[in-house]
Amino acid sequence: MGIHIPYITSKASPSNDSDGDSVVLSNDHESPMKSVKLTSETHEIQRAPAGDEEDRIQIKPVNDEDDTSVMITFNQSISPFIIILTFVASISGFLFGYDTGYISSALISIGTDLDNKVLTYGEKEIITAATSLGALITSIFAGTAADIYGRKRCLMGSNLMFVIGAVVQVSAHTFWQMAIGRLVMGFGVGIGSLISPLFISEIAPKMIRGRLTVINSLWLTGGQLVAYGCGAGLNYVNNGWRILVGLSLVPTAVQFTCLCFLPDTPRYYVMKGDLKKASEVLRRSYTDTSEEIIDRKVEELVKLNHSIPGKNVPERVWNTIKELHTVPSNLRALVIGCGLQAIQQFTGWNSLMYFSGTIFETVGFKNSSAVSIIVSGTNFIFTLVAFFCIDKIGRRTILLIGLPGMTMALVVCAIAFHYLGISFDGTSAVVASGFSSWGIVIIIFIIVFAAFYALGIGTVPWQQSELFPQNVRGVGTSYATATNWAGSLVIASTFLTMLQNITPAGSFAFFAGLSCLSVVFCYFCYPELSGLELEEVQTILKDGFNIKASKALAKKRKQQVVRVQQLKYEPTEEVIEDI
Ligand SMILES: O[C@H]1[C@H](O)[C@@H](O)[C@H](O)[C@@H](O)[C@H]1O
Repeated sequence: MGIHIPYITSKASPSNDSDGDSVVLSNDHESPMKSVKLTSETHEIQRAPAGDEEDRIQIKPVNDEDDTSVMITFNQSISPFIIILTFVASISGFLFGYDTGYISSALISIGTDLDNKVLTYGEKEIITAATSLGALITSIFAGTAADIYGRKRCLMGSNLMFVIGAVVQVSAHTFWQMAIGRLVMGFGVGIGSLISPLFISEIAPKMIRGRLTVINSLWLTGGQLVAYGCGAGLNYVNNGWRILVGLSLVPTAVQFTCLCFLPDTPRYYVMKGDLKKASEVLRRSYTDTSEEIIDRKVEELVKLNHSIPGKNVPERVWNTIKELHTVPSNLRALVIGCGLQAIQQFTGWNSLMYFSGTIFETVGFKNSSAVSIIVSGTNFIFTLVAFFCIDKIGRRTILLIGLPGMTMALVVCAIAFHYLGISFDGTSAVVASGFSSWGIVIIIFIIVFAAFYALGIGTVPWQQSELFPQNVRGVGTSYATATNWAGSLVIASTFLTMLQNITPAGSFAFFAGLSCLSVVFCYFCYPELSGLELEEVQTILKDGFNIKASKALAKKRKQQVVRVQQLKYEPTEEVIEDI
């Protein structure tokens, strides 16, 4: 059985030229282990010898953490153990979706159950926003906590928050108790939203890491769909919203129980110096792999662990923050990571997630929760489409299809709301013309909006970890996740007020404007990263956003993957390609 590791060289500055890149693929046909030795000798980008190749950077066939994982995964399918770990970690994605999703119908069915009066728009906003606020707070610290206490323990801690939050809400008879319960639940959501993709990315074989991360998004949007479905079913049940909240305890309990029997990630064990445990997890994950390769992987993780400077945790965190802001490629990664998360929130999707029940009621639909199911169902289905497209078509392309589509749908909604004519009297909305065909136009284009959203900006920002090199990944993704929750908080706490003050037409026009600006941001700042090694991402971001070069490189990498697959079982001397 031959395992072939391609040695790839490419231009130092990808912006220099997009067609002249020469790429060298060589397959070691004597011994796969020889390849391992060669790759592990250096982890860094190296200058090639002077002369013709002066301006080349040798990019190792692997990224900063995975040279052996290329070996390990090359000829191997995903193991059941990795599937179980991914499944259990993504329950956090489900809880994220369920807990942010049920509030839309709960707000309708809560009626006068809290303080014996109908909730005002302001109170509805506080109840909704409390979860985003809680999530914002914990997402800031979750990256660091995961390094100190472990990913698994953080996830278990989030389970505890989910339980406390749910119990406080289920027993709530006052507005404030409900808001506090939502806040505590938010603590759990914030931790889970960061740790789950991080956990998956650390245990996933490199070759399918992107897709496994989208699985978390699938669970997330699936969780929202289930919440809407249950919400619709419990709409007319007395205290139905309490059952809706209580149901969230089921997945929490499942995740907690499973985590009791599962290990943490190999990277975490290496950080804690427990190399035996790290090898054990790797061995269970890569069942066909030799002891020697497992040892190399552990060795490599140890090296990476030492690459974070600092004698103690606070010093290491501080140095990481410094490095995140002072290294130009890291700073660009931060701009992209936070920028995409901000766009995801400020283009208004969650105003629909949180308040679609209220919006559809406003335009005259009786069973508004049922309509909301169609919207979140569209979100789920198009996340599935993104799952298949994200590597094939590319992240940048799906973003540049999704965002203009969203802009168009938002403009149509703004026009339709304008002609529908809505006024507000403090706790409810009055439609001037009664239910009309404009109401149908609004529903249709909200569904179109959902489809374009899920295809691109709903999914791509959660690929954030690929933007950052390993030593700043935790803090970088914490910043990006916190941006997500800050945006979610702003939307949740202002949307209904916005509807009242600048009208629904104005609110949708505002989102359309932001969506249009986002197209410009992505067009100029978001390079194509599909199929690129993490080292290459750093190279791309080194002296600019290098869009043109990134597209050329991504295309080339795709062709190489096909080529290497063709060569898999036919050892060759050396393949030199000029694409
Ligand atoms: O990616 C997710 C997804 O798009 C959800 O539908 C949305 O509610 C979240 O805020 C977002 O982060």
